[in-house]
Amino acid sequence: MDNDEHEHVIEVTDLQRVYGGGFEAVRGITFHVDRGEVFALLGTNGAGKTSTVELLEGLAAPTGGRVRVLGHDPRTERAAVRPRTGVMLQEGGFPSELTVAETARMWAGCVSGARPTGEVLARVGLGRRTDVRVKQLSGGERRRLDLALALLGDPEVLFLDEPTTGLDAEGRRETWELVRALSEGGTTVLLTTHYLEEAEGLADRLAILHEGRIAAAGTPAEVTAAQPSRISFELPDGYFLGDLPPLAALGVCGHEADGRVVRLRTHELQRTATELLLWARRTGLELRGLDARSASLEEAFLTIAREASTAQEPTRTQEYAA
Ligand SMILES: Nc1ncnc2c1ncn2[C@@H]1O[C@H](COP(=O)(O)OP(=O)(O)OP(=O)(O)O)[C@@H](O)[C@H]1O
Repeated sequence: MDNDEHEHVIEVTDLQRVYGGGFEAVRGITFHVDRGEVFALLGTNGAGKTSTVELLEGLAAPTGGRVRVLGHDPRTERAAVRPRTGVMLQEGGFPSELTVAETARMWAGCVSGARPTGEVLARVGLGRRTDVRVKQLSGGERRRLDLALALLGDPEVLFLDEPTTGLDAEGRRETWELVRALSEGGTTVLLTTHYLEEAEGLADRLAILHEGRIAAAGTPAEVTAAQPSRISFELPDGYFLGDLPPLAALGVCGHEADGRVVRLRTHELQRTATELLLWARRTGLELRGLDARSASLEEAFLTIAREASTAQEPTRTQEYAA
């Protein structure tokens, strides 16, 4: 679909950020996020995620390039952008003596058209913790409070910087459901995360940053598509790797054996798995521990981070659009 048919709620063009000492944290990145999309910024530590998000939030001026949020410059036209955006920073930094309800009311006082605080606190699972002082909250509950405050103004655009750090598995799942519901309701979400399964399960599109540049971008499926799938199984006693049909004929592009466990890599998962199972049936074998799976975003991420680290020449900045 032509990009011009979408409304680009966030537009980033050749964005650069150089810190005082001359360090280039963001080195010319370009991407856009459409209305109702969940877009994830991934990256190794120090890749430039927070440096980028701060520019999108208008908290700092870019050294070069351009940012538009809802068609405005988030720094110089702050009054037009800020009431329509919700921001969840990595560290909320709220007065720890106030209760959850007092904190929410205080924050609501700064937001025009704020939602009822009780409703928003319930939405993030803090409905029963309203009288607890912030200093008594667990790390995960503080993240939920941060999220509640970001949602108070019923924002059109939500910036979430590592929203589920510190949350247990249940809390993470609940946050994902909430983000999905917001996105289905038309909220545009840009999130940074270290959890690859979070990006895989939540993001419509994502970009992997490495050393201030976009190393890969697209839908999770597009980013993982270049990586081989894996099949592993245990060879029965008395059988060896050489007893399998020629691996190249099975479409295998790489393999390793660890004792009796064999791991195959293939770009043709269905063909390789079918040929392997037909061979097992012909030979009358049961392949114990058989496991066949497509590449995960984690594998793609690790490969990209490794390749980008060893690349001699920086990749050219491009528009990455699904
Ligand atoms: N105020 C600053 N002055 C100088 N360098 C900075 C400053 N803030 C961040 N940096 C550097 O810029 C780079 C990018 O940092 P940033 O926090 O944007 O990365 P990140 O991708 O969010 O990392 P993390 O995943 O660890 O949070 C890092 O090398 C960091 O040390």
